Amino acid sequence: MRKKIIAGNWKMNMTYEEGQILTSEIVQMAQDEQLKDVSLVLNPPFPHLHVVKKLIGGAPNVFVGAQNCSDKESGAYTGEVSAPILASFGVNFVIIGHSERREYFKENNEMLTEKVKQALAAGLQPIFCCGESLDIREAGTHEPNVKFQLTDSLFELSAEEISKVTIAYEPIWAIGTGKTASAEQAQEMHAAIRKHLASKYGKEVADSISILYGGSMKPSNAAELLAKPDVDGGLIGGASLKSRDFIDIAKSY
Ligand SMILES: O=C[C@H](O)COP(=O)(O)O
Repeated sequence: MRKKIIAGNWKMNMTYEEGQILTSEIVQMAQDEQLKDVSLVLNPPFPHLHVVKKLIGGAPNVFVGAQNCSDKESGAYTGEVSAPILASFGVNFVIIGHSERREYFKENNEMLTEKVKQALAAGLQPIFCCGESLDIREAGTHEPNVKFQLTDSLFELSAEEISKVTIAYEPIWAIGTGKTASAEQAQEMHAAIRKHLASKYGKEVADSISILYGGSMKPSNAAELLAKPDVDGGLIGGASLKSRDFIDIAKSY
């Protein structure tokens, strides 16, 4: 049975107060019996991590994640935050390789391998993002493109290491655009990703890895996407900033 994960990526949003209100509301609503088997992961900007962790307290199904970590372990890297620092604050997850990091901060596959290794060594669970741009989708080369991202960044990990990674498939053309991949498009790519993982690590390992969908997921389309056999959860941007929407998505399983 794969883990069901609904992760909220707050991106560069939320003041201190807003973050506390959002977290408290989610922690409260997460007590619903219907959500006991769903892991809710809140990924706020770095300064929020400590207080979000505290507000989560002992909630068994709510976790805290960062949106990025350094590819270095420690040292003179002004402005960076390492995986061991995050782990020392009780952070559980870290998003790695989001398309916005790849595009605006020029993160490449090689650097992402190092980030994943740093995260795993520190005991964090990486949420590794992949996904194609609109021109690649229109050219029909989206599958090989996504497979290459996985091969190039992750395939030097051992089977034990990759088992601790969650994959997030996020078609760039669907992020923040209101344009969602259809449930069929998502399933097709998720199945291709799982098959690709199986080709390297075997079916048992591939079947154990959760693959999340990200890109304009909201309460109105979540049920259809999450009903697909290879869609194990969501990485939610805009809709994760409203507690009701975030929880309604998680209740769509
Ligand atoms: O990390 C989240 C994704 O970029 C999706 O963002 P969105 O739900 O605002 O489209």
